[in-house]
This record gives sequence, structure tokens and C-alpha cells, in this order.
Amino acid sequence: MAIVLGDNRYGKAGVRLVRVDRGEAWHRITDLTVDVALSGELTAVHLSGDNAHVLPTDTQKNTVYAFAADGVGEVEEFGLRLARHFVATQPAIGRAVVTLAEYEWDRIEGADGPAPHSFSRSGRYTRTARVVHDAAAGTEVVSGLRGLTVLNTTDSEFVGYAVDRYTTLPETKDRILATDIDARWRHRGTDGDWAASFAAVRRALLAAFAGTYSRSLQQTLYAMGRQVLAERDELVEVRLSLPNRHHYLVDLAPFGRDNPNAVFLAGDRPYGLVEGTVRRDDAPAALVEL
Ligand SMILES: O=c1[nH]c(=O)c2[nH]c(=O)[nH]c2[nH]1
Repeated sequence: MAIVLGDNRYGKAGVRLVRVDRGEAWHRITDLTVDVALSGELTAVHLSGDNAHVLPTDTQKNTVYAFAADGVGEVEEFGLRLARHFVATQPAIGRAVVTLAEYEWDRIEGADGPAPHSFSRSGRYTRTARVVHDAAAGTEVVSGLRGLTVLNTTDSEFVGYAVDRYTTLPETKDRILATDIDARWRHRGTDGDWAASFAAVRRALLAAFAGTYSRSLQQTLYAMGRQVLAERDELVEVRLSLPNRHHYLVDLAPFGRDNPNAVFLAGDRPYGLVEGTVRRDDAPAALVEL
């Protein structure tokens, strides 16, 4: 029996970057967290401590800030620039994975209208991207969002499920359906209008959530993924991770009050977790699973 080094990668995680674009009067901010992960000919560093192939993670962090000096643009674009740079300039590095999260800021509405240089952090959702650039296998861009919390007050039921001796859940024909959307979608190519694509996918996810009469969160998941692919030719695959944010009808009978689907306890934990991928059947193989 031999002991060998398996899959490995290394890089700087959690690089926090805020870029200010200063127009004459109006400022704009871009707020990102960037993770870089490199892999390639890295056996020697692990086995004998030879660092010749190791571009320090500190240098990777510096590169993120240096590249931001030329502007950030869309997260996908920034990720592509960085990933290509590491592979092109480091002969030992065959693959770079750059993962980005962008936090949204809203302009503050001042007494005299929109404030030119004041912002409040929006908690609505986080936009994400992951770029894989591999010297041999090519380039792959995955966009996404997480933390987009949505709720339907009706048009959701859950009946007819499998029952065993541990089942206590009552069937319901009318319940609240709520979730925090965590979605990633893989692009066919490596160029395009990233901003327009993102906005359209977000709209499609929301429209499908709102417009689907739901017999389960699983069915809603598929409807959401399907709508995104039906509307967006540039995409080949959608992955959704949907926590079921249970809302429990409170029993008000002890207080002599009925509760016609009005008062709920918003559960925290445990929560159902429904995850799935919806893809075109001719989608090219992914470099890295969604
Ligand atoms: O939409 C649902 N899917 C489930 O699998 C499930 N399980 C459960 O207890 N409630 C629900 N709701």
C-alpha cells in the first residue's frame, strides 16, 4: 500500500475589496469578497516542502487589489481577468478558480433627492460568480445569487406524501411557502452581457416562484429552473438550493380564537432543504460541479 497526495488546491480566501468610482458628482461603489484557488504541479511543495511553484497567497491577494485599480466591472468579468492571469503567468498552475460575492448597496435618498456619495447596504441578496479557467479544459462561468428571501401566502399545498409510523405532519391544501433562494447557473460561453443576464435570471426565478401553484417545494424548484432555461439561451444548467422556511399555524383554540390561516409561527430550525439541478439534456460537461 502506498500513501499518495490526492486532489489539492490553494489560494487566498475572503479578499474583501471595495472600489469607489468617483464621478464629478456621483460616486459608485462595488463591494466584493473574492476567493482565489490555484492548482497544478504542486506535488513538490506538499511532499518535500519545495516552494518553487507556489505563488504566495499574499501575492494573489495583492493581484486582486491591483487589478481593481483598472476597474472591476461585472463580477464575471473580474473573475475571468483574474483566473486567466494566474494560469497565463504561472507555468506550474494549470487551473484557477475565482469565486466572487458582490454585496449590493442602495443610494440613500436624502432630503434633497438621491445622495451623491451616501449608501445603505441592501440586505436583499448577494450576487455571486465562479470562474474556472483551466489551461487544458477551457473556461467556465457560473453566475448566481443567494439570500433572496421569498414567500407565497397561498397557492401552496402538501398532501399525498408517504406515511409511516413516525408521520405526524397533517396534510395541508393551503400553506405559506417561503424560502431563501440560493441559485447558480452555468453559462454556455465566456462572454455576453453579464448584467442583463443576471437581471433576467433573477426576474425569471421570482416570476416562476410567484406564478407556480405548488404541490411541493420540489415542484417549485423544477419550475424555477425550467423557466430560467426556457428564457435564457446563454445558460445550460441551473442549480437551486432551497431551504423550506416552515410557517406553522398557531393553535389559538386555548384562547377561544379560531385561526383561519392568519397567525403563524415562523420556524427557524430545523428546516427542510430541497436541492436540485435543472439542465439542458445536451449541456456540455461541467469543469466543476455546480
Ligand atoms: O414542499 C415540501 N416538500 C417536502 O419534502 C416536505 N416535507 C415536509 O415535511 N414538508 C414538505 N414540504
